[in-house]
Amino acid sequence: MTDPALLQVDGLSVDYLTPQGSARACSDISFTLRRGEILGVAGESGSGKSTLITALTRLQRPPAVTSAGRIVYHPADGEPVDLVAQSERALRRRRWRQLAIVMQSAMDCLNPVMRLGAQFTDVLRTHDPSLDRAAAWQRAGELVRMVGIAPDRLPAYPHELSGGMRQRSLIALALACDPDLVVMDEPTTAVDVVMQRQILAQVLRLRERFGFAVVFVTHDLSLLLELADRIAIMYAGRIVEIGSSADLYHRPKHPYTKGLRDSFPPLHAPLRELSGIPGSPPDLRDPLPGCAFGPRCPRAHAACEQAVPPLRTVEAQDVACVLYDPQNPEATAHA
Ligand SMILES: Nc1ncnc2c1ncn2[C@@H]1O[C@H](COP(=O)(O)OP(=O)(O)OP(=O)(O)O)[C@@H](O)[C@H]1O
Repeated sequence: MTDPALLQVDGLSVDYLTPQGSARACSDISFTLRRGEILGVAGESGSGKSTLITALTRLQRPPAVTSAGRIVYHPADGEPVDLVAQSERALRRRRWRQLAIVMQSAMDCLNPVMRLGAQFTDVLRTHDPSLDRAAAWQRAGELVRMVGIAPDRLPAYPHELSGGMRQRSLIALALACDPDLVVMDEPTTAVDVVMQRQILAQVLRLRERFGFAVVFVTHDLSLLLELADRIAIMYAGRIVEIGSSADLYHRPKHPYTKGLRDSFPPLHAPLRELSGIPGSPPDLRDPLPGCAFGPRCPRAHAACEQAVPPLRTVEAQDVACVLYDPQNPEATAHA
């Protein structure tokens, strides 16, 4: 049976309004995240991944504005709510408790002048005022132990911990109030590759235990392929393909997904030549009338310049490419 929907994102657009013009960094994004699902978001730098992640938790700040769409959150114990329509006060009550965030740099998120344990007890007691100090400290110990940190490190200040420990503390902090959703923006860029895998393996184990869903951004497609249930590929602010990790790796449909996959070393097969994607992404302030990938696409033809292709379901994934438009004479079933 398919798990129930946790988040339904429908037609979400986010613009950066700057004196130099407006740039649509997320454009008409729609997808459903299921309870307990791990969704990875991949794409080149500037494709809108971080903008999407911050918009999902409604943490974006000016000059970013959500200009269209809905983010319908289905709490386990209540009516669905559209997060876009919620007040900042209502959102604040949901953060940590229902929606938690792990950002790129743990140092930016942890308070440098507060002991680690106090940061946990603060979050725990804000959301459960009945918890006394000793019980909150005890719970903080359990949380850090879950991510492989000895509770006797709780009195330490963030600068007294290693980068990996800080990052793992942040993950434990995100899980402190047993949230439904954890969004992670490059949660492991600050640590080495071995530590990256350890941290993410830990997240997976904790997901098995607590059942939270994860939306997770990284540049590292191979990491996503290993960890995510499904992957959304973004290009110039749009999702161009979304499907299971296995389908995206073995049967990518969009020429951009193929290019991205071939830019990374294979997971388990012998090394092959990496091809990369020639050219660079477009300027989001001046979008093309047709497919944004057209100018770099090896399969581009006249139909690509006419309109932005919508996401269509093709076999097991959704893909936005005219090669899968049955009305297009150039379309091939298996492009
Ligand atoms: N503060 C800002 N002001 C104006 N435009 C911005 C701002 N932040 C981002 N943008 C625009 O939004 C686009 C998407 O940025 P975003 O950071 O979401 O991409 P990303 O895919 O997360 O990139 P990266 O992988 O480099 O973090 C950028 O190309 C840029 O044009």
